[in-house]
Amino acid sequence: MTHPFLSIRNVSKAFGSVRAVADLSLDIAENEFFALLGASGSGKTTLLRMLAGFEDLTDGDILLEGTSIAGLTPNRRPLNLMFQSYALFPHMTVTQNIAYGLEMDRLPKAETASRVSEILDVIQLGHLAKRKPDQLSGGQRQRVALARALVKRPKVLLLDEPLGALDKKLRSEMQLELKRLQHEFGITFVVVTHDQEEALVMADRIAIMKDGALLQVGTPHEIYESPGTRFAADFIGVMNFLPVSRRANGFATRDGTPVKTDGRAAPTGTQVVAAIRPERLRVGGTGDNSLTGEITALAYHGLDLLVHISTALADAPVIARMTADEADGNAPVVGRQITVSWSAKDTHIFPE
Ligand SMILES: Nc1ncnc2c1ncn2[C@@H]1O[C@H](COP(=O)(O)OP(=O)(O)OP(=O)(O)O)[C@@H](O)[C@H]1O
Repeated sequence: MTHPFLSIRNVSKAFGSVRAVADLSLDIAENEFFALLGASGSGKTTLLRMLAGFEDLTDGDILLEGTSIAGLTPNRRPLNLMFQSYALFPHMTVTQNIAYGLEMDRLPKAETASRVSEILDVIQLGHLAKRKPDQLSGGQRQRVALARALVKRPKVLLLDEPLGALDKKLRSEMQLELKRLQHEFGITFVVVTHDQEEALVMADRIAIMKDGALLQVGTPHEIYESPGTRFAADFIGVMNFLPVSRRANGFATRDGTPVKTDGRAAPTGTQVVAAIRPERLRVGGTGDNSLTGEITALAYHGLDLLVHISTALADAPVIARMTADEADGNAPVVGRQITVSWSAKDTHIFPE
């Protein structure tokens, strides 16, 4: 019988009366880049710490390749946790920092030296091997911390907000770097992040956590294109919500215009919302659904332009995303009227 690689089974964690993780089950495959995504307090770090062995389980079990690891101390687990703060030793050089864990494991000196030099190559920091952490940039320190975790060749690397301390540009570079390293080493990564964009870029699969439970698990594409709940739809990317009411044969906006939807089973209730991504709105009224409103703001993002449209159909502005070409062709101006349309298949219905 084949076992899931890493299996989290009905795991709960209570801190007094707070249920940080509540009866959570999840299987993670070997070599998977898995992201735990959720708002602050949703239980991500607690779950990661239970995987690493820094937190006991109140209930449930964790199995690696079919064997329970729940009773093992952190250093006996073939999982390695990389802390948010990196926790490099300030008085040690890059080489010494990376070698430290192997020396603690009493690996032969020659093996330690060859493993350290190999990993310095991979993270491209060989030229800085003799520097101390305070002589490195934030991104370089981050690489050293990664190297220190990877050099021990854990079966699973657990990363808690690994890029949290980096600025935006470095962050997006390191997202790709992390993916490269994961691929190169063939190690399973479980990454905690509250940054949905980061999870979409890096992960093979994402689990959205809320109140200690899993709301949805899927590939970035599945989660973005087919969010299972209004919360997930709102949490990942930008989403427009139009209040709609149920009619005998479909749905209608506040002004009574019929709304054509993707046809998936709609929630019960007379008042629901239609959700549409900004990039699915096109200028002009030729789609299955359309709306007209006044442009209230333009937010330029380089690659695209977000056009805020005030309409009687929703309390919040509807946001349409234009590519540079569309923006050039349409020259949107604040204060002008605009009509946008979208297709039925891009219209998801959620409970209000
Ligand atoms: N040691 C602790 N004692 C008591 N309550 C705790 C402890 N650790 C976490 N909690 C509580 O458990 C819940 C989940 O916390 P956790 O740190 O796992 O969330 P998180 O999703 O990682 O949040 P963040 O993104 O802010 O780190 C929160 O309500 C938190 O206050």
